[in-house]
Amino acid sequence: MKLLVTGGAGYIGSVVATQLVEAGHAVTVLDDLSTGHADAVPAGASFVEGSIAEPGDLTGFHAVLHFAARSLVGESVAHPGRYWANNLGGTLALLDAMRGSGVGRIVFSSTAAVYGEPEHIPIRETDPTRPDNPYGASKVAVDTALSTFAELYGLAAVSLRYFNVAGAYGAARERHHPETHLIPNLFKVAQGERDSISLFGTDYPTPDGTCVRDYVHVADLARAHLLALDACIPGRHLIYNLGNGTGFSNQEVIDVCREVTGHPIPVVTAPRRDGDTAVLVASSEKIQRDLGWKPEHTTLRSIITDAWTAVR
Ligand SMILES: NC(=O)c1ccc[n+]([C@@H]2O[C@H](COP(=O)([O-])OP(=O)(O)OC[C@H]3O[C@@H](n4cnc5c(N)ncnc54)[C@H](O)[C@@H]3O)[C@@H](O)[C@H]2O)c1
Ligand SMILES: O=c1ccn([C@@H]2O[C@H](COP(=O)(O)OP(=O)(O)O[C@H]3O[C@H](CO)[C@H](O)[C@H](O)[C@H]3O)[C@@H](O)[C@H]2O)c(=O)[nH]1
Repeated sequence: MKLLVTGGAGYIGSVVATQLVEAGHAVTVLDDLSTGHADAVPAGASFVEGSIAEPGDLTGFHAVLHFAARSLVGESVAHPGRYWANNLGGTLALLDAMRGSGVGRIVFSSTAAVYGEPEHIPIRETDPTRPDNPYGASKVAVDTALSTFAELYGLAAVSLRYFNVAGAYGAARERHHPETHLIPNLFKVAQGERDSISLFGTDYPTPDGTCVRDYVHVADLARAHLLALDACIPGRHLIYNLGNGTGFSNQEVIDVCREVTGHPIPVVTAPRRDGDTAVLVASSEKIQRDLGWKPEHTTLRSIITDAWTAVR
């Protein structure tokens, strides 16, 4: 297929673009390089530097895989307008261009942040969406728009709600500036770029007092996009959670990073970070049942080892 990958110069988009090229698809990456890197676009894909807000004529593409977004929770609270303009406004421009060019299929990067504080664990797709920050709200708004476009215009849409994405695929790795995620920040200490890591909150109602997250390996996550592409049904908007189904505490992540890197990684206990939820763990039963997806890298050690190998 001829595929457009928005945000394909970013962490997750570049891994999916790589797998799509490997599967024999003709891939074009559209990215404005606001947080991405031109050298992350895989060899074998074409690159167009530009914004989803002005996607141009998309005639000839069979489908769009849409990763382009701003995705920092803290920034979204400080500058909500950026999130509405880029994540919602940009996506609406992209959907209009798709419609005008006869492109009827989209796979969209949604997030666990759409759920807000969960009522129960594991979180299912049928649970209420009550985002507690503008980033999550912008993703809920896009999910709503996709449902409407499916119903009114026959769009075939799949939203994948990622939990905590980690790991690397070959050399394709996480490179955010600033970096807010836990694992890459732990590596910065191990590489001597920082003296210590701040551990945000040790008084959560969890077994060791630190937050619990569901880490999914980026290679497994990427594979789900290829399955989703084939599962698209005109007139339907399908929604799937993507996680391992197992929670690991921040303290466990720190311990495994110490083992894998061989560095003591000093920790400084810090207050809770605004907007953090104690426990986020996905039920991925639906995508396992409907699309036959199954994560292969389920241990924290394998996820962290792959990420560490790629940054060294
Ligand atoms: N990393 C995670 O754990 C995680 C979790 C849940 C959801 N997501 C979602 O997955 C997607 C990819 O996340 P990531 O971690 O790879 O982020 P990233 O910042 O590495 O990648 C996003 C890419 O989109 C590009 N971009 C942003 N706005 C654009 C625009 N208007 N036009 C064109 N390109 C634009 C950026 O330059 C960047 O290359 C995002 O939609 C994010 O919300 C990520
Ligand atoms: O230096 C750090 C960085 C993070 N943490 C903690 O580590 C845990 C994980 O934090 P990350 O920033 O790595 O990931 P989040 O769970 O906050 O974010 C993920 O889940 C969000 C939904 O809540 C969004 O979907 C987001 O894109 C996705 O990366 C949190 O308890 C956080 O407080 C620290 O203690 N110190």
